Amino acid sequence: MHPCTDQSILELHEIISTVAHSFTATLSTNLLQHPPLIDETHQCHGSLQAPNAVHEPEQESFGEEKDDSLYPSPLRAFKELSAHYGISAKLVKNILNYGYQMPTPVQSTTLPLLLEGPAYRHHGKKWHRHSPGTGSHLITIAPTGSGKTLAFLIPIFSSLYQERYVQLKENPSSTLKEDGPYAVVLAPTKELAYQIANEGRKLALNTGIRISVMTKGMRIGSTRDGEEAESEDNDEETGAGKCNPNAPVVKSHVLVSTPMAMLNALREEDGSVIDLKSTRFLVLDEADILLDPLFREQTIAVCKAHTSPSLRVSLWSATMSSSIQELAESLLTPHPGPTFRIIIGLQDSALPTISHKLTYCATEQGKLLALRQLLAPTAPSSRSNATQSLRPPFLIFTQTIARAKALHAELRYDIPAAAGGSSRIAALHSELPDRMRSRIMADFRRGEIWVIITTDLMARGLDFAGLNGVVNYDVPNSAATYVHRAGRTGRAGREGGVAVTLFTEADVPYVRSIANVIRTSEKAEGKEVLSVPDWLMECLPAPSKQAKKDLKLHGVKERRSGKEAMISTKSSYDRRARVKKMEMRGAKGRVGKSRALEDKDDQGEAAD
Ligand SMILES: Nc1ncnc2c1ncn2[C@@H]1O[C@H](COP(=O)(O)OP(=O)(O)OP(=O)(O)O)[C@@H](O)[C@H]1O
Repeated sequence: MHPCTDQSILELHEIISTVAHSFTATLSTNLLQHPPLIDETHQCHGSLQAPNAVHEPEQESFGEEKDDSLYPSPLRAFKELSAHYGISAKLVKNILNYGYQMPTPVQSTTLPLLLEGPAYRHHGKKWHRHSPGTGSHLITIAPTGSGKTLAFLIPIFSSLYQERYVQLKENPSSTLKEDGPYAVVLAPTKELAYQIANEGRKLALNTGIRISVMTKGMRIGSTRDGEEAESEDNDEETGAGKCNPNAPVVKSHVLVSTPMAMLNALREEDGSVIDLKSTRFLVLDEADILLDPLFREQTIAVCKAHTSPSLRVSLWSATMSSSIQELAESLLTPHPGPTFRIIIGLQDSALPTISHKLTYCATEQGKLLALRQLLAPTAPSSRSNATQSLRPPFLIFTQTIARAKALHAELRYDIPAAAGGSSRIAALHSELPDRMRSRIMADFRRGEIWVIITTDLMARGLDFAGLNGVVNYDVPNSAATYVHRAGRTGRAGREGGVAVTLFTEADVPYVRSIANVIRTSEKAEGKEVLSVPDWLMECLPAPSKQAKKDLKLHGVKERRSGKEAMISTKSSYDRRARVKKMEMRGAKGRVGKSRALEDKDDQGEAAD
């Protein structure tokens, strides 16, 4: 990594203190309720630097008189967007319609850079004035729920809107160029892609800008002729269809996609990947997972397909290891323009504003008992700090799909019929058909489903405003995964969220790194009583490098597959009898489609 210069550190502190000051001076009602978000800024240990520049502070001289600061001033209020950056009143109105008057720290810091660009850039040992708006690339690491989505969407919409304005001035009957997308946003899951597109639609209101989610079978722009794809207005509706040359062409200005869907759309029949010359903005949301081996090949292929010299790339996440940052920088090398790295708050740390609980359960059976206690509506609420029930809605994370299904089968009837029974609890994983995934997400957002049992599919980016808690039924496979899973609660500085991690004897070697991220963030927050006490830290062994790697790749060994990886309090005799009964009911045609799917889960369980 490139060293942080005194200059950049000074500048950063200046920015941070100005931002913090403006926050305390004129807090919006929304942020007033969430002071921790501000504290994170106060305690920002960060760097704002151009990693591509060779910093030699003593020898530096300025190409011009330096009468300005190195970086643009932070944004203090969304209203400034119009006056300082020429953002259209329509767009500012749409932003204000969200109900936020004040930008969050990540928005405050990154928006000026993305909208205006750095005031100066380093070139050949000299600082040169940078023409405003010239492309800079960004690597941003900021806590979960800190408003990164709006931070990357606003510059895209502003630039698009300005381009449209210029075009309309030249030719009043012209429409925006539709020879391919103007912006592409990559996200690791369909659920997150829909969420981003929905946020974008709120910004796009009355602007004529179109934003779509890339789904199976869609093709891009006018690279080939074809029927235009329907623009999607639905929340989490998914299209399904095979990719073929006659498939509908999506002509939206902003495309949101998983790397695989994008790559499929860019692939010609002969296997080659078409160039996207139209794209000016490429955003990698949850960039560290997109560059993880799981998605790396597809993500890099999509990045390489973007060949415009004016392309501006930005990468965003709450966690990013130094090796991923290096990979990100190498990905940016072919694109002209400086790269900035912005870190808000403590890097890779869990939210200190939520309550973190590590609960030792000894065995798998113990975990099930502990979970049932959390679910029990009669137990005292976790909010009163006594043990132990968790107020819905909440998420339960398991290590594998098979375990999510099995846990669902186990808990399905635990919610009393009077409270809605089995309809209140669902399993969501990638084996479900798209439509069912969308339906579960929509029902959860509407409050009809209270508990979702899921895998790490839902660990990243998803924003449920009222989520009260997260249960790690199975320990996460890395500290970063813990940060993201726990970060589904306590969004936008909201307090009262709970993250419970149940662990058994088999998990003991893996709990220390989770305990560390919790303690570090709480210490930085100045908490006197830490969620993980010293005595527990002393009991937790430090895992070897190999054990950590193994855990990250495959999860805890005992839960990967096979009989011992299953979750149940029922004997196999009971389970088989139950499956038989279900089958008989199915034969009588009394079970609907969703019940049939549940039965399939049971069969899987019985087969194991
Ligand atoms: N300026 C603001 N003031 C108050 N709330 C905001 C502001 N900007 C965004 N939010 C809200 O904060 C919540 C979290 O935002 P967002 O989903 O963008 O977080 P994120 O940083 O991308 O989190 P993650 O790392 O988990 O993906 C959302 O509900 C969003 O509407």
